[in-house]
Amino acid sequence: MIICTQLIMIPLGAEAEEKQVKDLFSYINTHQDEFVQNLKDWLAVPSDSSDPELREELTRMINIAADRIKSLGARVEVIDMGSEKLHNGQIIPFPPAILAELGKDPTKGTVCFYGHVDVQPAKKEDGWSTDPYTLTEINGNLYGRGATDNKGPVLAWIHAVETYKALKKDIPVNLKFIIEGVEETGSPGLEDLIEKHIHFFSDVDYIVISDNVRLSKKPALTYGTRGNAYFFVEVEGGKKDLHSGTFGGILHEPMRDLVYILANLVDSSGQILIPGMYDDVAPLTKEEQKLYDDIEFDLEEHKNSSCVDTYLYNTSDEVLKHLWRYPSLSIHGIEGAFSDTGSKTVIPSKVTGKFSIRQVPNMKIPVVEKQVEKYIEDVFARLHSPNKVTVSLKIGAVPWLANIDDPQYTAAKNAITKVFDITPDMIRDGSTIPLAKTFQDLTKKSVLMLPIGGADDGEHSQNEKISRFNYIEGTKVFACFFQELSKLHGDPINGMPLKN
Ligand SMILES: C[C@H](N)C(=O)N[C@@H](Cc1c[nH]cn1)C(=O)O
Ligand SMILES: [Zn+2]
Ligand SMILES: [Zn+2]
Repeated sequence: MIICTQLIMIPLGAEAEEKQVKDLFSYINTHQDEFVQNLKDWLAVPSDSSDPELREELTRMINIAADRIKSLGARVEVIDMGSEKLHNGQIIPFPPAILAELGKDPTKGTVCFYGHVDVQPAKKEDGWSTDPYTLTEINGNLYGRGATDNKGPVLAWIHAVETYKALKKDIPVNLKFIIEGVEETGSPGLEDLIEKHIHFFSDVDYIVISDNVRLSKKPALTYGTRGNAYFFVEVEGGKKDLHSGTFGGILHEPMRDLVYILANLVDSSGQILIPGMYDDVAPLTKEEQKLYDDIEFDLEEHKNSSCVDTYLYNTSDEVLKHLWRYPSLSIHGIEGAFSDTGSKTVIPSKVTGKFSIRQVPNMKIPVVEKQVEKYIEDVFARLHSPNKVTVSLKIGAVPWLANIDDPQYTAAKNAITKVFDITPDMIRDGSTIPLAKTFQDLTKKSVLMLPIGGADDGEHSQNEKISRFNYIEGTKVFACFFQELSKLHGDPINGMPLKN
């Protein structure tokens, strides 16, 4: 006699499903202070991937996340990512990356969550009202660096899984995690990791990212992001800084050359001045135009949350297009320039300007790189300067657009409707998830972005936050999403499993 020990997943009936949702929501509500405390513990780790001095903290953060995922009962691999050479020649270790899996039931769908636990730089003196590494709750908002980008959403996903475990309920999907620590610096090394571990994705049905914010108060699903080409332009004069009284007026100052170059990259109307930069931008189709016409977007609310009175464009249509479907050039900073308080009278010997160009479909990074190099060479030639200029591409992240017909988009819509009783907006995002297109191309799986943060969360800015409401309701969305996904893998009529 053959005894079959494999459990067949039988989808819940409507009543049982309703009861399960009630139980899940009730657990999440009653444990919300614990979830906030967990976020507080994570935000206390200054895991800033841009600061070489904080590499140990970043690695510590990865290990904390790995332990947390282990505590779910997952099999966790912490993978060494080697080391990186900095602009100044210093070599420092990359933080490890996490690959984890929980559940291997062939009758269930498998969803892989990707997130990051590194953060952007933050200092109280940058203008934060509270210490950036101490979660501080004010008027229902949880302030701290990484609250929304991306520690809060990563923890919300973990808490959604924990909720099923704590209630001893069957988790309706198999889960995989890929968590990294260098997303904010362009995810270097991660594409190689995915290629090397491509078998990890062989049984994955869906890839989910929750690393962006909504466009307005309304919940949303994101189906596109811009890429980013990040450049350093270094101008080097002599070997040491000089007194501007004893040397000013007799030499070609590197800072003056650099400022001239930077000032010629983009004009005051936002038009990028580099020839050819708009040549490959995908033409606007009627279908795409309709998406802009249909979207609910309050321009005044958007301006209020950014604390900027006047944008370059006056209509919602133009603003959205310039965020989502056109490239933009931003100047970020100058390394080596005097930037402290006070009035030091120095001529810096070497300065490095940093700027980036957000990429849109169908731009190609190697083409952009050549256009930038040629243009800076031409602009610099106008100066007849003996200084040395070097241009280097530091990050080359491509844009991403999803197939929104994949059933996981419907599952996510249903989950949002269950929690908020509203149909989500379908949006794109002007920011970049360097790995989004890589996941899609290498694994050939569907990628979805399911943001839980609000439009006014202030990613990368002072006083970054996530509201307690979004953090907790977002946890519910994830818990419901697992349930909705499971419906794509079970035949509700006779209970037999379906695996696509
Ligand atoms: C959207 C995501 N939370 C994020 O902030 N991504 C960064 C990634 C990046 C791009 N260039 C360098 N880092 C971003 O869009 O700035
Ligand atoms: Zn992020
Ligand atoms: Zn970020």
